Amino acid sequence: MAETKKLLRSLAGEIQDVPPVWLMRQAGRYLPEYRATRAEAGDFLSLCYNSELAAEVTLQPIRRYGFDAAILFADILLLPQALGADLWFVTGEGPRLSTITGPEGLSPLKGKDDIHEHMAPVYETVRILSRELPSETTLIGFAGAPWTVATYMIAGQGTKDQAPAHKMRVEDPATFDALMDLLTESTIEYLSKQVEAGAEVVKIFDSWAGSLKGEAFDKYALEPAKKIIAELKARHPGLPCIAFPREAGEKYIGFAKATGADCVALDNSVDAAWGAANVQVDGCVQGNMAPSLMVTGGQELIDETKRIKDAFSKGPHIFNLGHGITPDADPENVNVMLEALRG
Ligand SMILES: Cc1c2[nH]c(c1CCC(=O)O)Cc1[nH]c(c(CCC(=O)O)c1C)Cc1[nH]c(c(CCC(=O)O)c1C)Cc1[nH]c(c(C)c1CCC(=O)O)C2
Repeated sequence: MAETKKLLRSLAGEIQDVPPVWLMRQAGRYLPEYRATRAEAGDFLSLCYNSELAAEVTLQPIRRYGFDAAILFADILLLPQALGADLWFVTGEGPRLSTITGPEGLSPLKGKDDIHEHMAPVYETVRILSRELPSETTLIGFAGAPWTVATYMIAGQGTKDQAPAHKMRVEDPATFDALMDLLTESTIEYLSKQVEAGAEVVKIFDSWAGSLKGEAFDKYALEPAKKIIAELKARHPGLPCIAFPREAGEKYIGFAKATGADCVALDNSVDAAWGAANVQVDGCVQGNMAPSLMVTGGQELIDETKRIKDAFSKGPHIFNLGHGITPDADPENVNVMLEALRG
């Protein structure tokens, strides 16, 4: 069947004069209505597990801007929590988790099939959204990639250079590989349930892929993505998958072909013209404007929107930022971008 939704058409390889558009973190603190709903929920995690309110914040940017896609409101760190890790957020600092330092850290964790009761509110959010989204809007489900999630579980928090995870993969590969396998398998189960609940596309966020080099990148970023995508497509034929190996640099080349992804999301450390020549040759790409332009705005925002649209105009493209929109972004700048893009 020919796709009718604009985002699905690009994912199927269609070149469109005006590309579909959505923004990573489009439901977030830059929007006053998000801040109000988050206050109602109490805190960020309570919002993630409150299906009605999580669906509400997912819908807010769709109402305000008419984006072509909505992304489920949740977090990549809900999976470790479903597996039995402690998780909390420290205001102004970020996430904290119980820390895995050796083999004994794995024993309290649950199995891949034991996550669904914990994740039930997330699946319910997906079901509400698939009922309530406008018929032209595509619903994207997501999960963190095993490597990125593992970096948080091993360090117990975000790190600049992911050193604790690198240390474990080098010094204790048995423990590290067991954790990676558990995360790969449970990510398949988690995403599969999102699809059953109504997600039409899935995206895998590997925010720290760029710190893996050479063979380590292939083993811990490329291989898990390939495995997850192959299994999801076996269970859900035709399911479009977006991979985001952030800051992969040269390793973006060939990533879609090697993993089976229908689209690769590019961060803004690579130039759009380079991405068109090296990555878009294999299919759809998403990206890749700098998030800071949503803070600074002005003529530069208009020029950059048009330059990126133009650079990717010869192939399938989904317009987005190279990373999430930040809390200090001006909501009016999103309208400026949309006007420059859609004309
Ligand atoms: C590393 C990572 C996390 N979460 C995520 C990643 C990978 C992508 C990336 O690099 O941004 C992914 C994520 N986080 C969130 C989503 C929902 C979908 C979307 O809007 O794109 C997605 C896809 C919501 C969120 N996740 C978070 C927020 C901000 C929460 C708030 O304070 O309201 C949102 C909207 C919190 C979060 N969650 C995490 C961090 C490091 C933080 C930042 C802490 C902070 O900003 O105070 C873990």
